Amino acid sequence: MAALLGIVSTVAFTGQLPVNSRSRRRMVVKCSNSNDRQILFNRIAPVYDNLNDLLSLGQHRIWKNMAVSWSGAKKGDHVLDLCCGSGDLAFILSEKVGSTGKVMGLDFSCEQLAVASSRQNLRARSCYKCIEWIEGDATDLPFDDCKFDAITMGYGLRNIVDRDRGMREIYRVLKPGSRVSILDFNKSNQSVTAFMQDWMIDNVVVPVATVYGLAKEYEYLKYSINGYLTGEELETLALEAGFSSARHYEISGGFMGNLVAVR
Ligand SMILES: C/C(=C\Cc1cc(O)c2ccccc2c1O)CCC[C@H](C)CCC[C@H](C)CCCC(C)C
Ligand SMILES: C[S@@+](CC[C@H](N)C(=O)[O-])C[C@H]1O[C@@H](n2cnc3c(N)ncnc32)[C@H](O)[C@@H]1O
Repeated sequence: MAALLGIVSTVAFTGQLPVNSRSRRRMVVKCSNSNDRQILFNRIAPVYDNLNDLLSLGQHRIWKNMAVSWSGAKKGDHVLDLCCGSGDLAFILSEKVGSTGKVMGLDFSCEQLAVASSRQNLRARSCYKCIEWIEGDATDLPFDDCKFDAITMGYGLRNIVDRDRGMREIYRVLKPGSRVSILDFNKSNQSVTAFMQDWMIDNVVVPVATVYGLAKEYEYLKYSINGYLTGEELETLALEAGFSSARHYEISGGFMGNLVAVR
């Protein structure tokens, strides 16, 4: 269905059938440093939410709700959404903790935070007022030790250059016994799943992004997934950062995965 959608939308927009992006000579944006990634996420901020809805057929909202549930966030908690982007998980967290709780959304993309703040202003429920947006770096958090009752990170860890440091910062600011829930693409050990994920990105995601002039930004997606950690490696990363337990759950047929670690 997603592939058909991409083909139809590509033909509709470009008049051409999608081709494997490997067949066209194109410089792949590797975004090897944080500044490149800041620029990338600032650039895609205006269309990020709409493309996520279109390209995942709205499924990403289900995955994000699962990630927040796995965090254990509850009424009255003080929680953090790291790499919050346009705020999807922060809004879900605020519904969990309610107006007596507190949500902080941190990101280093000012454009993503601007979208998050605009979305917050359009929402009337009192729980959304408890969200504070902070421009900062996930590898150098401006928070005291043992501050948060739960932390979420949706599609962020894969984009952090120094992941070890990022995981250690999460450990530092979490209260003992509390959880972090980290949602991202799954770097599958199953060759069929990995092939299908690559195929979808090459033949649906990038062609649709091309319509918006963002081909290189979305080609980075495939590069970043290929350079990500497997579920087992993510569990090891968490344990080496000091977490007492860590489990990685594959979801959506192995396309996505969620790491849950307890301090
Ligand atoms: C919410 C999602 C991705 C967020 C995201 C993360 C990144 O690191 C990016 C980097 C560069 C550009 C964009 C992003 C980005 O949007 C996941 C859903 C949106 C995806 C773009 C769609 C991926 C499609 C899957 C490969 C197949 C989905 C199958 C589904 C069962 C329909
Ligand atoms: C794919 S978006 C995810 C946004 C949101 N969590 C979601 O699930 O839709 C990744 C976000 O991570 C942010 N990011 C990447 N590296 C970061 C870092 N070192 N510190 C803070 N934010 C970072 C980017 O600016 C971007 O907004």
